[in-house]
Amino acid sequence: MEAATMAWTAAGVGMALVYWFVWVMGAAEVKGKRAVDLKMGSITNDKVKDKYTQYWSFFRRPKETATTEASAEKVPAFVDTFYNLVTDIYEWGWGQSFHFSPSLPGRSHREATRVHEERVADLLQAKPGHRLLDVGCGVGGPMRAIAAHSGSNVVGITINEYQVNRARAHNRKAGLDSRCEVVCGNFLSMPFADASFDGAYSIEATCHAPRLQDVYGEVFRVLKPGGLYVSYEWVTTSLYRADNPDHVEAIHGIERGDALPGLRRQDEIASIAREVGFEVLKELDLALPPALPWWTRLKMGRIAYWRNSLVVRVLTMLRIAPKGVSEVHEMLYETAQHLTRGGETGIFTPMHMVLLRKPVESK
Ligand SMILES: C=C(CC[C@@H](C)[C@H]1CC[C@H]2C3=CC[C@H]4[C@H](C)[C@@H](O)CC[C@]4(C)[C@H]3CC[C@]12C)C(C)C
Ligand SMILES: C[S@@+](CC[C@H](N)C(=O)[O-])C[C@H]1O[C@@H](n2cnc3c(N)ncnc32)[C@H](O)[C@@H]1O
Repeated sequence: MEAATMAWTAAGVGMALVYWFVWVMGAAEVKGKRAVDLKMGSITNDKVKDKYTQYWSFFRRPKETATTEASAEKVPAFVDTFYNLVTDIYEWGWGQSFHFSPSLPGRSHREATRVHEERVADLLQAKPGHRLLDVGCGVGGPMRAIAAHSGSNVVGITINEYQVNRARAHNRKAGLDSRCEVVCGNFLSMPFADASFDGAYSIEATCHAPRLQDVYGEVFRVLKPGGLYVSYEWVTTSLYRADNPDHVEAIHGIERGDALPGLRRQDEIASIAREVGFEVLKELDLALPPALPWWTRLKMGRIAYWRNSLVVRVLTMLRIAPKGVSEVHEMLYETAQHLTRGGETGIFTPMHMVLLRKPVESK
C-alpha cells in the first residue's frame, strides 16, 4: 500500500474511533445529554478549574463544615457550585434522577428508579389536585414520575439555577409543564406560604443541610395540618465504627465527593423529625434485604467509567469540554468507589425512609 493511502486509511480509522467514542459511546444513558454538550452549569469555561479547587478545599474536612457556624452558612453556596460542576455529568452518565434505588431482578435501572420514585407517591397517598413539594428536586426526574403516576401537581425547589433551567426544559418536553413547576431557592428558608402544600418529599437531598432540623422545620411550616412528608435519607448505619480507619475513609470519601457537611446517624432522623413537631408514622431502611443491592449499578459500570474518562479527556483536548471537567470526573469516579464500599460493608445507606405527618391539630 502506498504511504499516502496508508495515511488516509489511518486518518479515517482515527476519525471513526473519535466519532464512536464521543458521539456514539458518549451518548447519554437517558437521551437528552451527550458528552459533546457537557457544560459546567452556569460556570464560565475559564472558571471551572478554580471553582473545583475552591469546592475541594471547602469539603476536604466535612465534619468541620457542619459544626462551625461560619462554615455551615457557606454550605448552600458550595452545594450550588458542586451542582454546577456535576449536573451535566450526572445526566450524561446516570439519567435525570439523581438518586439510587434497590436493584430489581430482571428489570432495568430505569424501571428500578421509577419504582423507587412511585413508592413516594403511594406513601403520600398523592391524588389528582394535590399540591406536592419536591425538596431538592435536581433536574426533576422524580417530579415527573410522581406527577405522572399520581396525577398531582408538583412544585420543586433547588438551589442551583442551571438545574432549574434543565428541569423546566425536561418538563416541557414531557408535556408536564402545566403540572410541574420549578423554583430556584434555598430549602433552609423556602419562598412558600405556611400550610400551602398537601404533601412533601425529599429524595437524597436533605443530606446537604448542615442541620436537618432546619430543613425539616421548613417542610413542617409549609405543609397543611395532616399533610404527609416522605424522605429518603443518606445516613451511616449502626455497623459504622468511628475507630475503624476503613470505615472512616469510606464515609469521608462519600462526604467529600458529594458535597455533604457530615453524614448523620440513622438513629438521629426520627428524633429530629419529632423535635420539629412531626409524628413518625414509618421508618425503614429500604436497602435492607430482601432488597437487592443499590450499589451494583455503580460496580457494573467499570468499563463505562474508563470509556467516559477517555471521552472527557478527548473532549477537553479538543476544547469542546472546559478544562477541569476531567478532574471533576475523576473525583466522581473515586466517590463511586467509596459509595460502593459503604454499600458493601453495610455502614452506609442512601435510602433510610421516613414517613412523617404534621399533626392535624397543629397550626
Ligand atoms: C444523592 C447524591 C447523588 C447520588 C448519585 C446520583 C451520584 C453519586 C456518584 C455519582 C457518579 C459517580 C461516578 C460517575 C462516573 C465516573 C461517570 O463516568 C458517569 C456518572 C457517574 C456514574 C456519577 C453519576 C451520579 C452518581 C451515581 C448526592 C450528591 C447527595
Ligand atoms: C442528589 S440531588 C437529588 C435531586 C432529586 N431529588 C433527584 O432524586 O433527582 C440533591 C438536590 O438537592 C438540592 N439542594 C441541596 N441543597 C439545597 C438547598 N440548600 N436548597 C435547595 N436545594 C438544595 C440540589 O440542588 C439538588 O437538586
